[in-house]
Amino acid sequence: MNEPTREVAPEVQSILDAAADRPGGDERLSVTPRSLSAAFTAAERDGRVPVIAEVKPTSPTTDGEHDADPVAAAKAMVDGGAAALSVLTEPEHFGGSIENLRRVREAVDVPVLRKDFILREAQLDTADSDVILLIARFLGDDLEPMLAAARDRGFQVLVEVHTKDELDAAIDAGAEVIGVNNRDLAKLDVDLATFEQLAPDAPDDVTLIAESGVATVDDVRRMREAGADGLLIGSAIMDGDPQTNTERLTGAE
Ligand SMILES: O=P(O)(O)OC[C@@H](O)[C@@H](O)c1c[nH]c2ccccc12
Repeated sequence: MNEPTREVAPEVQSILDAAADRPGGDERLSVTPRSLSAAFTAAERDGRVPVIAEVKPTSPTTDGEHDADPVAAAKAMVDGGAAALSVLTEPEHFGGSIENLRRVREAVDVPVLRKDFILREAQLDTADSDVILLIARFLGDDLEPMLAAARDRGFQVLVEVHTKDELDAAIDAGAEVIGVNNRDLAKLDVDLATFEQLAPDAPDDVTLIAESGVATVDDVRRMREAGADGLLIGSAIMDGDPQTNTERLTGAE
């Protein structure tokens, strides 16, 4: 059995406590998503590494806050070659908002991932997005019904895992897009070897994404060699000029 309440860092527990209290939407959404796989294929076709660039104003492991306008940052990422975007909507620990997501999705035409800590079905109904994140560790046995609930609404789903057990649970639940988070939510440290260890166990037909801790062109190459179909990159793009950073990282091959 996959226990939903395993030990996590105090910062992460605080995120989960806040997430449990957050209301959902009143009405069941129905979204018509922009295709993530088509966006990855298009990037590959013109020689760009498929990157989901993340608009992340701050985080528990970041010093200070980026006060750049999220829409300006998002457009710069797309101009820099990002195949898709990720927008944090968690308000209390990541400086995100639903408003940021709405504005960004309106301003760009690439697929946009809603990055939040979704624990209940109604929380899927807070905002339209093309892709939604579900974190295996926090959902436990609810992963499969939540995946079905998200798909019923039209969302593409990125299922995040960090261990072999979570990867197996994601595969059993029928996940088609799986992100391996290199950050351990129990200790908050990052190790790119996490992706390298888990990738060989993912079936070929799964779209596999390496998440967190990718900072340099060498890191991009390392994750691609280990089998990453795409990369999710936040801090290394937000720190400094988002367009130049995205150009450098998407042009790593
Ligand atoms: O800034 P980084 O190290 O490039 O990481 C991006 C992304 O992977 C990270 O923000 C993240 C991965 N999983 C999450 C779950 C919730 C919030 C944030 C995340």
